[in-house]
Amino acid sequence: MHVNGKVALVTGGAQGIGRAFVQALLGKGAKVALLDRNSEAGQESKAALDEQFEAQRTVFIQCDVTDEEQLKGLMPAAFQPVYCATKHGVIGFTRSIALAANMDNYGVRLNTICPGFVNTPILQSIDKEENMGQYYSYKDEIKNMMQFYGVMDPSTIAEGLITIIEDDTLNGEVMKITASQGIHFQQYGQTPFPSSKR
Ligand SMILES: NC(=O)C1=CN([C@@H]2O[C@H](COP(=O)(O)OP(=O)(O)OC[C@H]3O[C@@H](n4cnc5c(N)ncnc54)[C@H](O)[C@@H]3O)[C@@H](O)[C@H]2O)C=CC1
Ligand SMILES: CCCCCC(=O)/C=C/C=C\C/C=C\C/C=C\CCCC(=O)O
Repeated sequence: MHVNGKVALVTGGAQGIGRAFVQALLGKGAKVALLDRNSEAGQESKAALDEQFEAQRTVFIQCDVTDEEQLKGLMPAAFQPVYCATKHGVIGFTRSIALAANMDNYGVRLNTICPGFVNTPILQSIDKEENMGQYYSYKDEIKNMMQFYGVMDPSTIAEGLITIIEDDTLNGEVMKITASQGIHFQQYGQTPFPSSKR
């Protein structure tokens, strides 16, 4: 399905990978609603995007997407989304993939993207104990891994997202994106539903 003229909703769209998704979707002609709890980053992103794309093609909505109450009635009618680019954390990986089989009957596809390290603001959190918690002691190992495996540009992950959106046959897929192998699909032998494409 082509993105041009459609409306997409991107959670965590103010910065990092989400921000790259927004940029790619706008580049393909979509309108985009950015949802993010960080008001300052969201407003900055919207302002920067408005210099590149028509201002009416984006809307920034400040909210915590894990809070159902905050989501109710948020979306202006002109921005009821067709695509939703998000992370699977809220409902969980296994359930997300299992749900894809059922949702296909309603014209909804559900795929997941698993990237290696990506150059976004989150990487700055490695040096902050308050962000890393129990994993703080592994910070040097994580840095070594980043050096070993490489760190990708967010636009590479956005390319994967566009592939998933534009190829209607992809459903229930696990797209891995690594610096060494680029965009590729993880094969699982025992998924409980038939995959339409590998
Ligand atoms: N950067 C990396 O190397 C990788 C990141 N990931 C995952 O991808 C996702 C995005 O990562 P990055 O762009 O790097 O992170 P980031 O921290 O740079 O950006 C995340 C954005 O999501 C927003 N956000 C977080 N929780 C929210 C909530 N409950 N409601 C609304 N907005 C919320 C933040 O305000 C921020 O603008 C994260 O789940 C991360 O764990 C996965 C693989 C690698
Ligand atoms: C802990 C700070 C970094 C936080 C990044 C994040 O939020 C989530 C990252 C999740 C996955 C990336 C981590 C590890 C990737 C490890 C290896 C990639 C393998 C690449 C390859 O070429 O095989």
